[in-house]
Amino acid sequence: MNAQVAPLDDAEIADRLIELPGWTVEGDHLHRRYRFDRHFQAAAMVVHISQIQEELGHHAELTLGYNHLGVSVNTHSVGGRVTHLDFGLARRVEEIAAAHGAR
Ligand SMILES: C[C@H](O)[C@H](O)[C@H]1CNC2=NC(N)=NC(=O)C2=N1
Repeated sequence: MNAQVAPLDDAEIADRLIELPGWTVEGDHLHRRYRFDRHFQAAAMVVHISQIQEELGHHAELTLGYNHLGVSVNTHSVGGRVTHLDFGLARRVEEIAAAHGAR
């Protein structure tokens, strides 16, 4: 386990979720499902998220549908638990979402 990354406890997760409307913790993943008017908007957002993920060195599972995109992330290096790294990625995804027409 990476000594600098610890799983968040339930209270820490609840605190951080307040600042991320639409995001939930489902099982051991931080998750949000975005909807779009058009498929290509969702596909373009996947590319943009990939760029952010490479920058952060942290990667979500992205599920591309016709007009929706699922973003689901936890931290593999601590055994698949939710850490501050997951919330960091979620905040970056939120920052670009509106410009992609995600809602
Ligand atoms: C070396 C590289 O940074 C690591 O393997 C990163 C890559 N992306 C990652 N993504 C996620 N979600 N969890 C990790 O522990 C992780 N580790």
